[in-house]
Amino acid sequence: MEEQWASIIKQIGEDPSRPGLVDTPKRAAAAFAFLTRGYTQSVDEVVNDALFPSDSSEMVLVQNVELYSLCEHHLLPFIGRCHVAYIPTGRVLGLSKVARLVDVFARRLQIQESLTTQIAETIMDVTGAEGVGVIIEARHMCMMMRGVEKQNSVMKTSAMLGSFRSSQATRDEFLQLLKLQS
Ligand SMILES: Nc1nc2c(ncn2[C@@H]2O[C@H](COP(=O)(O)OP(=O)(O)OP(=O)(O)O)[C@@H](O)[C@H]2O)c(=O)[nH]1
Ligand SMILES: [Zn+2]
Repeated sequence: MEEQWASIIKQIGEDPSRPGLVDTPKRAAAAFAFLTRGYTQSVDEVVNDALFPSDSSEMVLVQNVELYSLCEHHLLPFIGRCHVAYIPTGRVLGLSKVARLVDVFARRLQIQESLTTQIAETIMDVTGAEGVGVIIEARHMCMMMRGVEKQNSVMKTSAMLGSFRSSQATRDEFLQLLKLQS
């Protein structure tokens, strides 16, 4: 990847051998590897068996999980927050693991809709929940720094599975909890 970054730097009309840029291909390669490290992670490793028995069958909401991803069309960041809710059936997931699972999928090349669905399906699989709801609100640099150059639009996407899809009351409870904490 370092060679490719050096070549890109050259192609934009810069001199990759000037002092300020000498180490840039190496840094950029390391940064890009970090931003896409989700490809090297597996769900099982990340969850690390942090599932705990619980007789709670009430909604669990983890709100405002920061999210940094890369849009698969322009390789530019989209940045925002993710809200994850589920209704457990006998076991709950370690709190930090919810945020870690968001990152497993955010740290890949994504469109926001697929990212939202992948997070919801994974939480459902891992917990065996009765239902899962995921909402992502994000700003896309490809719409802000270039292209249409709109600074204030926010994309909101949701994925509702199980009881979050079938029950209006469950969806309403989710939206109500979100309002309480924001
Ligand atoms: N649905 C969706 N679209 C996205 C996402 N990220 C970027 N895009 C859009 O992907 C589209 C790519 O459109 P193209 O016409 O192929 O590319 P482009 O000429 O660079 O488009 P502009 O951004 O309009 O300049 C654009 O409309 C982007 O806004 C995303 O997460 N979800
Ligand atoms: Zn884009």
